[in-house]
Amino acid sequence: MLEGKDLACVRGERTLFKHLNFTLDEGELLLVQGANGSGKTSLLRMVCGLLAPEFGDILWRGEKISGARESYHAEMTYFGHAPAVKEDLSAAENLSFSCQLAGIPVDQDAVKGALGHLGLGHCLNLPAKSLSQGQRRRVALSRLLLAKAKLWILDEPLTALDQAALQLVQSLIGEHLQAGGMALMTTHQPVMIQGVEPKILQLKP
Ligand SMILES: Nc1ncnc2c1ncn2[C@@H]1O[C@H](COP(=O)(O)OP(=O)(O)OP(=O)(O)O)[C@@H](O)[C@H]1O
Repeated sequence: MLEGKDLACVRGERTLFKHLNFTLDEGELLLVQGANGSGKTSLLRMVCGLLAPEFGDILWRGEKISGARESYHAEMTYFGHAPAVKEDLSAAENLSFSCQLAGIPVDQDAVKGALGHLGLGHCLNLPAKSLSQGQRRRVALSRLLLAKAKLWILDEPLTALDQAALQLVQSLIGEHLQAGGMALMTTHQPVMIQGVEPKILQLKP
């Protein structure tokens, strides 16, 4: 359903990768692995349509993503390496705002429910600047609960999370896959999701 065909990526003077192929189907998790600087974030940005491949194509449901942007973007959500959380907005305002930006209709009960699920029920109205790094990442991750997207593209979603949040996020991914979703993800940490055998895409330095 999502397919990368013979992809090449050049940043500055360097070719980060070439002849890269992958497929991702419903219920599957694809882990993109590689050393720092090997091009994992660049690949994810490419899959989101934020960076054009030097060569090759990315296909969604058999169509090039460059030619089907609207329908593709309606079905995917991207959690970036440094999730944008606005310092002066509260946790609840941040989630409402990021949903609005992504065109996801939400009401305040859904926002409270999602933040509560991520263990932030006690700090809904605190400004993000007063939250810890891990709590800020939880705020950003809570959008996954409301996005209703088929394809999750997650750049290091496990960074800065404590043990409880690590398990929670992995179980969210597991539930998403069980419901027929798909996930493409980078992480430098071991991933353990019950009943899921991830596919691995290894980028060479
Ligand atoms: N806009 C840019 N212009 C030039 N080079 C860039 C640009 N963005 C990234 N790079 C370079 O591309 C290389 C790959 O970066 P990328 O962020 O994709 O790596 P990564 O595998 O995700 O690394 P990490 O594990 O450290 O997050 C790096 O050497 C980086 O400096």
